[in-house]
Amino acid sequence: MDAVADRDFLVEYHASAAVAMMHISRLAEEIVIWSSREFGFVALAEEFTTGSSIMPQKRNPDFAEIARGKTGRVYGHLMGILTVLKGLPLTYNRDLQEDKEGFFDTVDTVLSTLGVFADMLSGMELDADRVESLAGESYMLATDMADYLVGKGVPFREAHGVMRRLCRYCEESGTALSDLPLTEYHKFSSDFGADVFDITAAASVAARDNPGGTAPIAPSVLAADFGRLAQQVRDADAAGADLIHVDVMDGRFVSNISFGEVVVDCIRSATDLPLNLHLMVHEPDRLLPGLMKVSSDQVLVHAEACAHLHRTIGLIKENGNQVGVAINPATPISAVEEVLPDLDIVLVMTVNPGFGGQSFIPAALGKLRRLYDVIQEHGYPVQLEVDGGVKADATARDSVAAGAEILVAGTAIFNREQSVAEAIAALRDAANGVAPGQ
Ligand SMILES: O=C(CO)[C@H](O)[C@H](O)COP(=O)(O)O
Repeated sequence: MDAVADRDFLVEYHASAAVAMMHISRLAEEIVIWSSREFGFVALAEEFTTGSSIMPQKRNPDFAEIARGKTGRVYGHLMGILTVLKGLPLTYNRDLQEDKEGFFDTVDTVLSTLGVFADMLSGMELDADRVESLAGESYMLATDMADYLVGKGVPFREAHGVMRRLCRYCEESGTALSDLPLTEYHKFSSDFGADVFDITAAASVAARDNPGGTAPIAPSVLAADFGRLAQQVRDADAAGADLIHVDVMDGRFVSNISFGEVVVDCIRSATDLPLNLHLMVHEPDRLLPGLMKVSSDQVLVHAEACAHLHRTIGLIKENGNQVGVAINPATPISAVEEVLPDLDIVLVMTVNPGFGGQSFIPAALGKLRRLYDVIQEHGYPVQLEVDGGVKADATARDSVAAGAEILVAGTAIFNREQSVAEAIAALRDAANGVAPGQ
């Protein structure tokens, strides 16, 4: 008796539909604001706007407004079914005929709204220049500047106070934070350095890299301007890089010679970020003592370059460093399987090592995926890294989808077309929302 009178499934459907419409309505509200003349952040395709009956110049975001309005109707049906049920005895009564109309209307409303919304969003154009120009204005970057001071050892409470006084000073003198010279910053804290001007809207976005967000980005200095190496490393650090990838090449394991211990020391002193030291050298054991100066650095050797891989891994671990093994595109995953329990990282080369600026080898993705499955199956705490030809496009997305957790990129980050901060932000954006192993 109770079973035929139960309508919990309908209440749950109505509740889920109401939650979905609540989110649609909030997004609709943003679109109404963003598309207004005053904001001008987005432009809707003509077929999703209508003219005003009295003001010919106006394009109203009617579809967004109607979607917002239809939310009330879906909420109404949820209240309707709850009210029909509330006084009923524990068996079927004729009142339950009233369960249909609201349900069918909710299904039609939600499905049609979602369909229209999807089309409207795909045709919506973002005015990136306007959004970017406004993003750096006002005091948007004050919190980033407080975080910057924290990075220099200032307690947050104090950093917050410094920024509050600085912003008030700017307000009273009618100056933007970005227009203040360093001497003015020093009046508020001697911890400000010239690198405070590296704090930009793009760097702020790139710095918000949370667990569950995009994969760690490791800019490869192989593509940096070596004449300004330390500055380029600092740029990458300020732009929110997670690691600095350093390719040491010996002219033997690979035909190219990049740099050795002296240059690694210079990179080391330009940043506090961990170095992701990729040793493309034959029998690396002899070089390890000179390179492993800081135990927070990660040291990666090539499986193909070590006669006694297990021993080399042991040497790195003894020093307290995280250890990784790299494999070339033609090397099978069996080359690392026996040592997986000892590793922190496996680097899957997506180009043949030796030179930057080569094209990504798509076939490496299958190997990446197989390694990911083995690692998951055994529950090893090993991170997968990809290196070579990774760009802010399908190469980054597909790598993350196949299981990569660290993205190395050289020419995609150090190039003439973009600033380092813009390039890192674009790379994060490309891989955003893709979960490893999807
Ligand atoms: O290690 C490499 C070459 O041996 C990599 O390819 C390099 O670190 C990344 O460069 P790019 O992103 O330009 O391919």
